[in-house]
Amino acid sequence: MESQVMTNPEDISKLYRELSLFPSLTRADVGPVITSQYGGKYSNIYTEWSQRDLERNENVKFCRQYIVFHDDKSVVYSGPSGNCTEIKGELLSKDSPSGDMKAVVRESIIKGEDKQFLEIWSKNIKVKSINLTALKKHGKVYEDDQFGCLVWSHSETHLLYVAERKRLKAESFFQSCSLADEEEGVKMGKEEETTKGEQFVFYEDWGETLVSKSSPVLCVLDIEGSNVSVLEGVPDNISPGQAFWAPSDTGVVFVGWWHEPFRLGLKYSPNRRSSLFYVDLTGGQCEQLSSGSSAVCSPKLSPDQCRIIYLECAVYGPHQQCSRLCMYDWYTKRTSVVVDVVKRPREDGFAGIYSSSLSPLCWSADSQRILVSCPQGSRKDLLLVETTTGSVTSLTSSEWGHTVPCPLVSPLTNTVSELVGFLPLGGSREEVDWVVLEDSQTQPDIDWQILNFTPPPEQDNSQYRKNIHSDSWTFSLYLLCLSLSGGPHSVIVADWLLSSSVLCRMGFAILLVNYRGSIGYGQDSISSLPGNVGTQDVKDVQFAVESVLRGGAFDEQKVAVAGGSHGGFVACHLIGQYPEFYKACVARNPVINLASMIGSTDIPDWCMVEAGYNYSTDCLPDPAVWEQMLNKSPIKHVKQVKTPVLLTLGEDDKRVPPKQGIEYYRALKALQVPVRLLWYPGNNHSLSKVDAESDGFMNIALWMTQHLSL
Ligand SMILES: CC(=O)N[C@@H](C)C(=O)N[C@@H](C)C(=O)O
Repeated sequence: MESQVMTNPEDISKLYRELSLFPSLTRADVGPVITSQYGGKYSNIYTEWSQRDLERNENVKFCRQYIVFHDDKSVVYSGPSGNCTEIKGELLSKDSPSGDMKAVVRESIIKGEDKQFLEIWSKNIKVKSINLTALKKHGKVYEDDQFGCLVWSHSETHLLYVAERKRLKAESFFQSCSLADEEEGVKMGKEEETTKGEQFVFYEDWGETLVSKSSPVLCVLDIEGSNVSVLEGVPDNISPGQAFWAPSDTGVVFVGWWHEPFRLGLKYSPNRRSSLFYVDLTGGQCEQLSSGSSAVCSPKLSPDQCRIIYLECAVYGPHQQCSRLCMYDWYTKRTSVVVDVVKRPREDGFAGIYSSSLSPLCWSADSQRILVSCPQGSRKDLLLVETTTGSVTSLTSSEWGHTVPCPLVSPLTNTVSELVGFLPLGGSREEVDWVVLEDSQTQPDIDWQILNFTPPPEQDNSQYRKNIHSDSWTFSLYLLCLSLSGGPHSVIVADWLLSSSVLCRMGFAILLVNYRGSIGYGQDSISSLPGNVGTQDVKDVQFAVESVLRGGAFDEQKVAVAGGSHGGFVACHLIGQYPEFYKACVARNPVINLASMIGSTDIPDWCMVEAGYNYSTDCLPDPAVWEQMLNKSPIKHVKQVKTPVLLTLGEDDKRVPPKQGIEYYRALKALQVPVRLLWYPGNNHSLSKVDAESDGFMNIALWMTQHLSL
């Protein structure tokens, strides 16, 4: 078979540059309905996007707005209002419910120092700019998705946000401060409370991507008086986040994560013990609103302010699981399960809810239905849930029925195009009439399909027997490159993926495999993997690859494998367990040895659970458990490896510390297997900084062309 793959680095980088121009949507807000002076009704849609800027070596953020005229049933006219504008320095921003004002948390470097400001904009004027850093009421404002929020009170007089608890300035016992300095401080009114002997105290953090976040506090700005206060009443053993104003602004509702006896990583880990809480603003009393024996997230108040919808799953166990959609009634104080865990996909195709974040716009305007965006198998879906009956319908799949009431504009995007549609009125069986806001740009020469495989009987998992399939999708061209999902409880959905697209345009065919254990296929599929990692996942992938190769479209001598994290774990297993099969391997921050990882990762529970054990915070090292962990790890098979390996490691990875990759590197070096290690300072687990990502891609592409002898 003659190779038609692009091999020239100049051509490859040109292609990468071209495709990296596609932005991805990061936020979409729908403003209130406005009636124009001519009686027409319209809403503004605000969107934020992120785009790689290779010249500036950063991801740039920009916004684009649209205007949508409607008649309460359908879109009459829609179009962009103005051009894109780059957003700089904004950490958080939020329009007030009436749309009259906007709040912005901004970071600015002044005389070399980072300062944070809270700004209030009204019409065309910045009416307030409060220097939060100078106020010294708290540390840095949280801008992350885990804890962070910026919420207007219903009255539009107060703002709620989360920040790091204020720490006293730590000094050495031997600090000498000159009298002149002290006098100067007093004169300037700048004396700062200090504490001695605390300079080197260790502060736990919440792990990967949340490294400087330790003790969050809830903060309230009284806009009129420009006064910031830190809310009291939150229990000391709880870290609060995802907060919002309770009905009538009487207090604040938030998610509280227990941080005793110690904090564990939260990223990709919605399985941490947590509860809904309410703290009363007048008395400072704190009430627990959910059981406290589960993990909850993403509470959202209904527009009629009567109910709170949120997601719930079990504590520990697989990190991502099928969620329960729960509802708390503010007035009866009763909680109900609206959608329960789904063990196997239902006859109509519904496979359960897999999400750790509900959209801020998830409620329909009639406070009866919830929109949930989540994978169903290897497709992204938008589900509509009837809260009174728990019925679920897909808004994107034509096979499902549609029952949805009430006008609500809800943006749905597929990265390079945006859609807007109205939910039909109550009881109607009409379908949503989607209107394209911005034309999508299709990729030439890329073709894809979803393939389903049923594992052969000998690879069946007796406990979770039938109906477990591994789906995959492939771009069908000339040579086969295998790319694996991580987690292991995550999923690759049919979506825009930069690196896969460039590889396809270079001439590779990519097979992206969702092995059993991936989310989106029912809880049974997830539960089938813990205890079987290194065998079930590995065999599933090998089965999928061999099935595709049997079709005869690809050269069996030119198959490469790539994966990150647990995907890297599977990739390194494959080259150890099938030594002649793969001609090149690439692993991003791979898990190499569960036994050595448990002592250094931010998620030690993950190592235990995936090796097949229950986790508790007081479990002590046990030689039998360590032996099992080692037996299930890729390092166990390293002596068989012949495939050249490219390792890409992030120096600041807290999830799978780079020492894991180094352990493999040393073993391969000792065995004289070709290995190349790329070390990215300032990068964490995702290696997603623009220079790391682009350099990583070029090296991966060239590693493959070199070792597949193209
Ligand atoms: C829960 C978790 O983070 N597991 C890691 C070992 C992992 O595989 N992460 C995936 C999601 C990744 O691609 O980084």
